[in-house]
Amino acid sequence: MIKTDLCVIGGGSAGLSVAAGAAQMGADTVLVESGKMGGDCLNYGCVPSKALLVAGRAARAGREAKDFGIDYSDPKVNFRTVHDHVKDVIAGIEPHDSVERFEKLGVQVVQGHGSFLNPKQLLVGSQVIEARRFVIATGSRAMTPPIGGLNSVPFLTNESVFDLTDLPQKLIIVGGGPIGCELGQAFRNLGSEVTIVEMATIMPKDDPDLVEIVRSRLLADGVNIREKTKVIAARCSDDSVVLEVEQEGQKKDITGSHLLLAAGRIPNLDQLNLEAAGVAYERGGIVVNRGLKTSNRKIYAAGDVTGGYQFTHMAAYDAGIIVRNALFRLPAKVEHSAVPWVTYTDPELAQVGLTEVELRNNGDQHRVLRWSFADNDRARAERRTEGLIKVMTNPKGKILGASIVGLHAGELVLPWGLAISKGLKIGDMASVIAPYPSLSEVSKRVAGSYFTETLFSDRVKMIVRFLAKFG
Ligand SMILES: Cc1cc2nc3c(=O)[nH]c(=O)nc-3n(C[C@H](O)[C@H](O)[C@H](O)COP(=O)(O)OP(=O)(O)OC[C@H]3O[C@@H](n4cnc5c(N)ncnc54)[C@H](O)[C@@H]3O)c2cc1C
Ligand SMILES: NC(=O)c1ccc[n+]([C@@H]2O[C@H](COP(=O)([O-])OP(=O)(O)OC[C@H]3O[C@@H](n4cnc5c(N)ncnc54)[C@H](O)[C@@H]3O)[C@@H](O)[C@H]2O)c1
Repeated sequence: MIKTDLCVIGGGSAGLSVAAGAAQMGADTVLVESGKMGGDCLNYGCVPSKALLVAGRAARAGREAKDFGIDYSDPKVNFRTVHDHVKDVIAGIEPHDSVERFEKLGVQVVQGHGSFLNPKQLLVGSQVIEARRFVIATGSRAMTPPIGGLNSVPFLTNESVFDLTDLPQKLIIVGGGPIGCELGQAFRNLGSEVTIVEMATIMPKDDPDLVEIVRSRLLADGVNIREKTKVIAARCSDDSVVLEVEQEGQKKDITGSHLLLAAGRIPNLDQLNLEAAGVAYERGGIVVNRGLKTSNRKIYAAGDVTGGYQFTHMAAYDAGIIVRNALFRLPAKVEHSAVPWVTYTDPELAQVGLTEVELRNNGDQHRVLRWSFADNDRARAERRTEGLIKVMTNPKGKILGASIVGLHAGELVLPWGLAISKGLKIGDMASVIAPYPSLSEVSKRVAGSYFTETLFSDRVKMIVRFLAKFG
């Protein structure tokens, strides 16, 4: 039997952050991981998907260079090398999440699947771990949508798609969320024929005006997007996968060489035996309070398994809250007013705080400021004028949310998160000196637009003329 202060179940973004923090602060810590250290983000998520997107962008940059007067002719894609590049990027980060590193930090790593015996004990293989506190950080996996015939059809998920060594010729993606759009664009840029089938509209959690700009780009890239399309059934035909879909009452077949499921996530709760631990859960995940405590107050849950914001940075944020609560008994609580997320399509789409739609639906009084990338000199020099920043304030100018689509939108969103979390007003952003010519100027200019009407009003003109009379 292993006895410990803290036992963390799951070595992904959330679990590793808790374990590293706790061990370095002196807590006796055990980490249980059934698969690969690093979890989804490193092995099957953020890292490989971004590496693939970069490869896709390189292929496209070659094709687009002629706009700048440079002819690289037609770039050739060697997909085996693209695969190796993706795996190499993972391998470069792997040591940071490795058993060796965690053991050096003082964490005892136990490899195997954890299952609760009772509220204080976890069984891993034949080993029993007794802990004063547990953290469940077992993550999520791709949901298999209820589509007739799907079980008899070979399909890819985020766990297998990065193992492909040959470029899929005709890729059908079910789901137009961030995974579907990012991977759809990456494969398209690398030369696949791509069809995204989405039952609602693509990227439904984001501002529709901004999504429209991403949609236009995907369509221009040649991605087939079928929105408001229901998948009725799936079947195999020769070497192909056939999806029977229904769009606006019309049935039709979509044929592809490969099928990728990106239709949302389900929490990894299997065989955890949560009932024995007294931990309540729902379909979406483990139920937690704002201190990330479960219904068993000595057991916390963090990251994707709680079904909240399913992002690596939020898993790490959860970890910080748990370390403060579990180690220092501080009443730390999650605060979600300035949660950022970025979809790394090209152009990127970034969000922090409230969207315009949320404010409208809440009935909150607000102002929306807009600035187009077409009015930014750097965007012009880059020939990347498709882009828009929208900033939402309350009637007194307090910043409530920012939505940005455009080149490097993901890098532009950070100051807006800071502004929201610190309760800053739009004047604070307007008075910042932004370097010229930078894309950051869109932030300053959109903030400045809040004052345009008052600043250039007849009343101000009158005052200026009046003061001029005094010499
Ligand atoms: C394709 C894709 C792209 C993504 N891109 C981004 C991105 O760009 N930015 C971003 O912020 N987020 C991104 N995400 C989301 C991000 O990967 C997740 O939010 C993050 O990995 C969640 O971390 P986690 O620790 O909660 O879970 P995970 O990383 O899934 O880790 C959970 C770990 O628990 C282990 N485990 C499960 N059950 C048990 C058990 N019973 N016993 C022991 N171990 C167990 C699993 O093996 C796994 O290693 C992406 C996800 C996908 C799928
Ligand atoms: N850049 C990033 O930060 C990033 C990238 C990828 C994933 N992620 C995280 O991973 C999570 C999961 O991503 P995701 O794209 O799988 O999920 P998602 O839940 O965000 O999107 C899934 C999409 O699939 C659609 N869908 C569901 N069932 C369908 C069906 N039967 N037919 C057609 N469409 C269907 C939904 O309407 C939805 O638009 C994200 O919510 C996000 O938290 C983040």
